[in-house]
Amino acid sequence: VEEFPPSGSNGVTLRCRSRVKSSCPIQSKDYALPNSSWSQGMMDLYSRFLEMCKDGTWKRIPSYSNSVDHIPGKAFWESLKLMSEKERKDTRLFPRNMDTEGVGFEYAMFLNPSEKRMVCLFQPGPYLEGPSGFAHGGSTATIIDSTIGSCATFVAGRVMTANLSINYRNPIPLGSVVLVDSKVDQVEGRKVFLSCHVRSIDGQTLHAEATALFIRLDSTKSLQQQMSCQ
Ligand SMILES: CCCCCCCCCC(=O)SCCNC(=O)CCNC(=O)[C@H](O)C(C)(C)COP(=O)(O)OP(=O)(O)OC[C@H]1O[C@@H](n2cnc3c(N)ncnc32)[C@H](O)[C@@H]1OP(=O)(O)O
Repeated sequence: VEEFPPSGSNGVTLRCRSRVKSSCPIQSKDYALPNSSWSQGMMDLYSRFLEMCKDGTWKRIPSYSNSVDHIPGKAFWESLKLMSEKERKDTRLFPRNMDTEGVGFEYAMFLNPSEKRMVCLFQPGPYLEGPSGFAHGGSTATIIDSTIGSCATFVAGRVMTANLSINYRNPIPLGSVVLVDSKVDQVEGRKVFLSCHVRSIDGQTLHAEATALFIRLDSTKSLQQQMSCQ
């Protein structure tokens, strides 16, 4: 199954992170692969999407624990000294900050480039509880922001969320599996407008719907430079 970006591209090949300088390339862990905490429903859905990847319509998106590892052409940015120390340091991507499998955000994303669409299979674990037995609204916002943000990133490049509006329609049971389905509706200059629906696997329950505005960052400046200008 083809991956996007392809394995071994700059987006996924890392240099060793250690105090001892080394240039040996290492592959960072891909968290969007099945683990023992995934329910049968999650596995079935994942297999279904993998099938749809076979003709190239959909692409499986790897997922790492640090946002820098996702930046396409990371080596290019580094070579121009446009990637700051702050961006390089050992931070963790918020939805990938729990080491124990199954307790937090379990998810895998698939991109349909021609439809400018990103779908995320999401299984919220027990540490995401809000109302008893159900996912916290902030965790739902997080997975929506991540899915929409990834969609905007793959379509438009480096972006930041400027606005995210969510209507919560039905609570999401912890341990269930939902589909977070997002797409780019419009691009106007630096503005990327997206929409998203969160539904149960059978499509019968609408859990949430959202709209978002992302702003494309000036590609000639690093994120750090842009933020320090404000
Ligand atoms: C593959 C892995 C990817 C991982 C995905 C993870 C996704 C996670 C995404 C996030 O959570 S990002 C973190 C949350 N977001 C922020 O912290 C953003 C904080 N805000 C900012 O940094 C700046 O406001 C921002 C970069 C969004 C825009 O600042 P700029 O100085 O670049 O743009 P500017 O203010 O000049 O606005 C550009 C245009 O957008 C418009 N605009 C900006 N913010 C807006 C807003 N909030 N609502 C409506 N319009 C807005 C603005 O009016 C203007 O329109 P016009 O060109 O027509 O004049």
